[in-house]
Amino acid sequence: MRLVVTGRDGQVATSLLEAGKARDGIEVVAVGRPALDLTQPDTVFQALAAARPDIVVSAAAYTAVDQAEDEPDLAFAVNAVGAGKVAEAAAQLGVPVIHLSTDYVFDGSKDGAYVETDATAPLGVYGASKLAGELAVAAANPRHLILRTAWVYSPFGRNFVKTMLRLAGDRDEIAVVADQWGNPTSALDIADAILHAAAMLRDDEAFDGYGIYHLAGTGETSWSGFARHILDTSARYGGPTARVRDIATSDYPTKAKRPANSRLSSAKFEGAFGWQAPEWREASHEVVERLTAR
Ligand SMILES: NC(=O)C1=CN([C@@H]2O[C@H](COP(=O)(O)OP(=O)(O)OC[C@H]3O[C@@H](n4cnc5c(N)ncnc54)[C@H](OP(=O)(O)O)[C@@H]3O)[C@@H](O)[C@H]2O)C=CC1
Ligand SMILES: Cc1cn([C@H]2C[C@H](O)[C@@H](COP(=O)(O)OP(=O)(O)O[C@H]3O[C@@H](C)C(=O)[C@@H](O)[C@H]3O)O2)c(=O)[nH]c1=O
Ligand SMILES: [Mg+2]
Repeated sequence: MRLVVTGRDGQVATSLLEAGKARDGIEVVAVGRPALDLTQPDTVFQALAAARPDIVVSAAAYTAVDQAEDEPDLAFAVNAVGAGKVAEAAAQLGVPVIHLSTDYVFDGSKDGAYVETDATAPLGVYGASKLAGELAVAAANPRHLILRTAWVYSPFGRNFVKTMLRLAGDRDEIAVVADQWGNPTSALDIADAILHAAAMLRDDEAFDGYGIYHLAGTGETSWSGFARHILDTSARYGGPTARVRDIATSDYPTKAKRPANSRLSSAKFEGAFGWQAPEWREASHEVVERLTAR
């Protein structure tokens, strides 16, 4: 089975490439710019057709949350129109699409963890563009899995874990918001879950579970709780460390508003696919260990 993933250097794409190498019977190929450019819809079908997918994984996206507030047209071109084109190309090629979306489609006003049927209400341009992408994907290809994930980190690309390790390299103390809650999710685990789901789509001819799923790390924390765990773990491996000071969202002004609670319930995914993400502390421990290994 051949998975073709969009966005060659992204966290999820790189993690899928790594996971694919370790699995017999699964080949992962990544296509990115300039061959596949989501702002150039004509390149999308060509690049995907040339890569001969059995399943398309749509992981390329405009992910700069604050910058998106200044570039709404680009964010929508990539995350909405571009994502729709990817799903449409998969449909034309007769294959399913697994599309990644985000917890930032919610406004964070719910008390508990969000389920798939909860009302969406993005607070910013990034979340709104990703929500428009979900609708475009669903409209273009009935054989879609839309996986909403959250707070993604990995040894690759840009993410909160790498930011904390970098800041700890030149500060004794880092102030981090303590009033935004969510589920840190390792891209290594997202890759594992995608390969697991892809194998089910391949093996189960009668699969009828297409639709939206939440897929995030097990357990919850705040950004400051996450930061503290990252830097404690780093210290254990002799990596950079710093004290973490709890602050309020109002003490850390950003262009984009972020949800105070974007916890996702992954129960639907667990039930349908029999796969559960590891606890966030263990999962991030592994990534911090890889990043601090010398
Ligand atoms: N990161 C996170 O915390 C979360 C991410 N998600 C979603 O998961 C998915 C994967 O995220 P992640 O791996 O972290 O993303 P990254 O930001 O690590 O990577 C995004 C990739 O998209 C590519 N890309 C951007 N614009 C274009 C374009 N116009 N044409 C082609 N490729 C483009 C980038 O290419 P280049 O390298 O050339 O810039 C990059 O390879 C995304 O859909 C994201 O919205 C959901 C929840 C949380
Ligand atoms: C760097 C830093 C951030 N923060 C805060 C800002 C913000 O509220 C929170 C996280 O900051 P970041 O900018 O790293 O994260 P952010 O870009 O908001 O991350 C989001 O990315 C997109 C792509 C998603 O889909 C989301 O699931 C989520 O992972 O931490 C601090 O309080 N102190 C700091 O030193
Ligand atoms: Mg292999």
